[in-house]
Amino acid sequence: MIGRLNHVAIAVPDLKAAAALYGGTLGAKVSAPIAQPKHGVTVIFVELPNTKIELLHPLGDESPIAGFLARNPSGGIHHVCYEVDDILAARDRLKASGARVLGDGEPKIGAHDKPVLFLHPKDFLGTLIELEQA
Ligand SMILES: CC[C@H](C(=O)O)C(=O)SCCNC(=O)CCNC(=O)[C@H](O)C(C)(C)COP(=O)(O)OP(=O)(O)OC[C@H]1O[C@@H](n2cnc3c(N)ncnc32)[C@H](O)[C@@H]1OP(=O)(O)O
Ligand SMILES: [Co+2]
Repeated sequence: MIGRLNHVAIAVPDLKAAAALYGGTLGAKVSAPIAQPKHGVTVIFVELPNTKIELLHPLGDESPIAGFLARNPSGGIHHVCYEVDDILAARDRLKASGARVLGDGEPKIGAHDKPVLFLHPKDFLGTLIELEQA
């Protein structure tokens, strides 16, 4: 069911400093900051030959990553995103297996203008999983 690794997301306390680290020290191609108010984050994409890194910083008072950063003030890997061919079929199969789909269970449009869903980290080895429709 899961396919390509679409991205690994890192929650960061300082987006500008994180972009300088990836774009300068690590010599990667980084995007400008992109506000994603519907997701409560500002994102910078780091383009790699085989996948992407998403640098995330909270946006607004209701950011879903604020708690994570409070627990991990230096930042940390926040989630991994796998591609699926059919996100609704994947959702239904996962729900039938007892996995918790976060939110109202309906896919939302993510940062790559594709439908995305999130699965509870406690059901997947302490790892927050995002599924993105390929
Ligand atoms: C712009 C879109 C972009 C894209 O398209 O790629 C994005 O990726 S947007 C990314 C931001 N959006 C989300 O993350 C949505 C899904 N996330 C959530 O709904 C919350 O973050 C949630 C429910 C996973 C965690 O919420 P909260 O931090 O408030 O903590 P809880 O007390 O509810 O956590 C319960 C339990 O889970 C542990 N936890 C929390 N976050 C993570 C994590 N990222 N990785 C691993 N574990 C996590 C937390 O420590 C609690 O554990 P416990 O042992 O019970 O203390
Ligand atoms: Co993501």
